[in-house]
Amino acid sequence: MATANRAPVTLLTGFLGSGKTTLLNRLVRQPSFADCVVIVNEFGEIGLDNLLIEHVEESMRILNNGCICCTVRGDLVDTLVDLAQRRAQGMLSFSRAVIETTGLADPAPILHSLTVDPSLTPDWVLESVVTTVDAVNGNATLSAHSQAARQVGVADLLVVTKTDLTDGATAVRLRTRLAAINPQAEIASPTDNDLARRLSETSLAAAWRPIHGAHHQHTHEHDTNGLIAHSVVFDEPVDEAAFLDWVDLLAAMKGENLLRVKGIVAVASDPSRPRIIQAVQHVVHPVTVMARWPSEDRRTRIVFIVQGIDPSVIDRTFKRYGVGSKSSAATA
Ligand SMILES: Nc1nc2c(ncn2[C@@H]2O[C@H](COP(=O)(O)OP(=O)(O)OP(=O)(O)O)[C@@H](O)[C@H]2O)c(=O)[nH]1
Repeated sequence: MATANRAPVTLLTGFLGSGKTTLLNRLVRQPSFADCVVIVNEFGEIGLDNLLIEHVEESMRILNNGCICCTVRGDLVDTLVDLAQRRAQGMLSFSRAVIETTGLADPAPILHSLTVDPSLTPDWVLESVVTTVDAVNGNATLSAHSQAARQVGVADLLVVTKTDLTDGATAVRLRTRLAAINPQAEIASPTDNDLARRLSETSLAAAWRPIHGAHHQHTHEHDTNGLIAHSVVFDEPVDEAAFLDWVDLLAAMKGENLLRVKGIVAVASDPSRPRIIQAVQHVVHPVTVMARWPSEDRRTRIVFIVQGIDPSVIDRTFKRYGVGSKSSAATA
């Protein structure tokens, strides 16, 4: 088996909205990750992450046909095989890969494929597993979602995000909990200057080995218990103020049920510059304005990942709050 030219793979995981894409955008700006290929998996009918990752399109692969650890695992293997072939034929040049999982993925089966699948091991080598943990929601999320704890458990590096939005004591409590779940992992901050270097030097796969065996009987026991991805499209631009009031209200009233909201929004007052809206449980993050639409599709597209509520409840509120009329909705 030729090992010299194997491309290192970083697996980037972390619960819904914990800051994976933000960290990825930071990483790909670092010299050691500049020529990486990025593979993104999303949960929901509408893929938005590819629009939010600042990376050259030809070095990006999107898997949005389900969750990477279950239905998409074959697609992931096929994608990696295809990338390796293109690289060998000189059609594509990259020195490493980053795989961003969905916030709900169990990373263990992906790690299993990466380390034992004979169609991958000649060309790829697992380098590190990085898990983002949101300092605001992390403690509650770890208690409520077993998947979040598994993501922490397999990490080589834990990156605690959003410490700027919480008090020091909460962050310290979270770090103590993380160290108890996974004492081998390093704990870092997304703003650490040497993060990219540490990532490419972190020693690998040691942390996840203990659960590797257990994972042969991957049961697909996803946290999909009542967890629904609901995607909504509006053809017409919306009123920005009404829209933002509505997101605030929804997060305030239904934050516990609203695990994630992510959307690209056309606003009537400035239709050529889409807004990116993001909410994670009760936290509504500041809106960002994109300089232009990232593709031909200029419709508002929003993905809600909810638990414990009927997504039609959300649909009913659009009209009531004067946001506009949706043109379609799909639930997965
Ligand atoms: N204040 C603050 N906001 C952050 C930080 N990291 C991420 N965010 C914000 O949190 C929101 C979600 O971040 P993403 O990077 O999209 O999270 P994600 O894990 O990729 O989300 P999913 O792919 O939907 O699971 C965005 O609005 C980010 O700008 C941080 O360290 N501080």
